[in-house]
Amino acid sequence: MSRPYDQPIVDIVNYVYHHSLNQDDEATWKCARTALLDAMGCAIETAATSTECRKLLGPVIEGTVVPDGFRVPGTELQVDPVKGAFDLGVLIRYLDHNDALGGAEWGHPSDNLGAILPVMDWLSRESLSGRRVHDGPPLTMQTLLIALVKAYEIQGCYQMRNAFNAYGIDHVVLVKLASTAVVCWLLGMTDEQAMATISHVWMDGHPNRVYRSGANTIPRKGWAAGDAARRAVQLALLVQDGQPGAPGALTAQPWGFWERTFGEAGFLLPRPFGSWTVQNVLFKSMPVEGHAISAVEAAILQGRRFRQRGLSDPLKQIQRIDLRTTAAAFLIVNKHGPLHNAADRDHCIQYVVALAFLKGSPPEAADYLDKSPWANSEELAALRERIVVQSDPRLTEDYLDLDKKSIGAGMTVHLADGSSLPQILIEYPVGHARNPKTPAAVQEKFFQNMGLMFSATEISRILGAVQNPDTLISDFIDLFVQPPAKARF
Ligand SMILES: C[C@H](C(=O)O)[C@@](O)(CC(=O)O)C(=O)O
Repeated sequence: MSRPYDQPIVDIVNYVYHHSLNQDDEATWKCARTALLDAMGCAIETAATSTECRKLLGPVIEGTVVPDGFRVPGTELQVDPVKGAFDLGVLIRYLDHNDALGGAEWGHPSDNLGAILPVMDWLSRESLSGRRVHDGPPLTMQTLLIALVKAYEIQGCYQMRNAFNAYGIDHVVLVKLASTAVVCWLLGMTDEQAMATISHVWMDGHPNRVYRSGANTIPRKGWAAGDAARRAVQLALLVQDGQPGAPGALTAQPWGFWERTFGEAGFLLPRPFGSWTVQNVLFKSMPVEGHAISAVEAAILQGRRFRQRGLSDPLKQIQRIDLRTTAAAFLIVNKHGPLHNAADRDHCIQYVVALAFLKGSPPEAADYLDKSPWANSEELAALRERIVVQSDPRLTEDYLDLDKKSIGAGMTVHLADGSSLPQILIEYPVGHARNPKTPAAVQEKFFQNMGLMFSATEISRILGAVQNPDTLISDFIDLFVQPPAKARF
């Protein structure tokens, strides 16, 4: 190596290439298998229910045949690994139902599977057909779980203290970073090549998060992670084919990434890379923006209390709803004015709270669609206007505290007769690692999602494959292949 790469680049490569995860740490592997199954369930849910998303899938030129290509779960499609990363990333992420993690930055660690699985599946098929001699790690379930834990960890550690959003950069930059690192390893690239590829990540243009916020929230927020996964695979393949990297991509003056963003101090990491993130993700029990889930739980409970009091007309009987929440929720999903599309609705805390209060149960993906009765309900629109959202310093502190990592919201309903339904505070919603109801809820979600396309026997085959460390990834992916499903909506 002629010039040394910037230290954060070296650290990531050392972790991915030379840090051994403890094979006996069953807690980590159990979480990794759960995360994998949850993400695959989300992909199947999207494939089975979202006609809007299915339009984004498949080869650029219809009918293209890719020998040994990645077989896109929940479909009959077979595509190259770059488009495959986009397609799987989109399927996992589109309905905002996949796992999430908050910090100074936030995001969805399972987005990385969008890159990991297509690359492993394609490599596995190419090796089997003899088209390629693979000299990376074995293309098995065990390797997949290692790649998953490491990608989660890179993304998670970076998220904790580095607010990319403060520079307008979308959090999928971390999907690009983490996916790139593990994909290089999976491809059997050298350390030096992996560093070169990561330097390309920092030199890359990064999407501006405007598509997730305010009146500009559009479906791109559902494909941005797929785009990042795609780019990770593409950059790795470019470097594998001989492209060099730029060792000072972060620190160079005046054009390095830090000079334009975080400054000389660079990135802050809360702890050395290990296997913390995979054990601390928030599994989404409902397709709701992560920071709004506690508020939805509180709304369901308050709605129940409201009805138990014999009240039935929210517009006549509710004067105001006060909602305290984290600064992140306030920044991301506090929204007034017209809502233009499904993405816009699932990123509006007032919409999901009013919906849950009126409906008495959690939002479902169909409740966000333009044609949903809720999207057109005057009652919901009027109740939404009565919800006053405030950023709460203590909830924000606890959200950023790595020993607490709560994701809280408190809701008080002020009634027209001057009385109130006292605050309900939810700090650890179902899906949070600390909530005892989480394992059962994640399991139920998986069976529900998979049941949209697969029989009980097929589902138990998938569960068996995940338990076996030697399962070949192409055999695993074959278990998810389906002809086009009849779209539900
Ligand atoms: C991480 C978030 C989520 O839980 O859904 C987020 O809403 C964050 C954001 O918009 O920045 C997301 O859509 O990725």
